[in-house]
Amino acid sequence: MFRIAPSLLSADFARLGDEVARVIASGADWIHFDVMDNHYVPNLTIGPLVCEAIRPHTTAPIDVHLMVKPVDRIIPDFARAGADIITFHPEASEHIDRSLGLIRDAGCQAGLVFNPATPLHHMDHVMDRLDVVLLMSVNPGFGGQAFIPETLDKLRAVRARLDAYEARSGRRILLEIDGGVKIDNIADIARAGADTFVAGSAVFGAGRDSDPNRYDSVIAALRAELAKVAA
Ligand SMILES: O=C(CO)[C@H](O)[C@H](O)COP(=O)(O)O
Repeated sequence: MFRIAPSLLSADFARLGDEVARVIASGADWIHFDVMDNHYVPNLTIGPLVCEAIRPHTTAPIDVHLMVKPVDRIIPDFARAGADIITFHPEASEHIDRSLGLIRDAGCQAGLVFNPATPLHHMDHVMDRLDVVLLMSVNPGFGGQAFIPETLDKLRAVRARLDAYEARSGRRILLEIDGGVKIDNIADIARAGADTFVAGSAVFGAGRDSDPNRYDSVIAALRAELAKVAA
């Protein structure tokens, strides 16, 4: 099963509640919520207050991607604000195991995020605490960047680790990809092992150009490409 998670980074911030409702009504599965602190990454976006404000506009999972340092003190705020999934970057946490535990203790699913050049060994001793691995296919900080092709090899490497873990434990960890996902590359990304696809500019940019109220056609096009892989 594939999931499509539009990134709010490319949505219209002046009407976020409507954007959330419309993109889910148009067939998306999750809302991807990018949190940037102008410290860990060179951009500044949205926090728990905005998460809380959009929560009543959808029952779909809100997938909070923390690009902040430090991470621990903001985790309970996002859990209270209605986040379902919270992921963070290992470089931004002093104690990865503790941060994962904080997320799970708050009742959310937990995940680690790997930048294009971040080594994968950070997941080695915490697999039992992971619900999702998020692999960045751009350097974090901005929407609309081009997919880094080398990420496909890294994706295959993560897929192999997660499959081996599932064979050992019977637990499935989701593999999410984020950055430069478009209609013309999503099938190749799925073939390399991703099951969950963050798409910001592809969904909100193209959707807004064709129809300000609906995102059906772009989400249908992404699903049609994924159907070729599933078949
Ligand atoms: O985390 C992110 C950037 O740090 C964004 O989620 C990501 O870049 C999605 O945007 P796009 O699909 O336009 O590349």
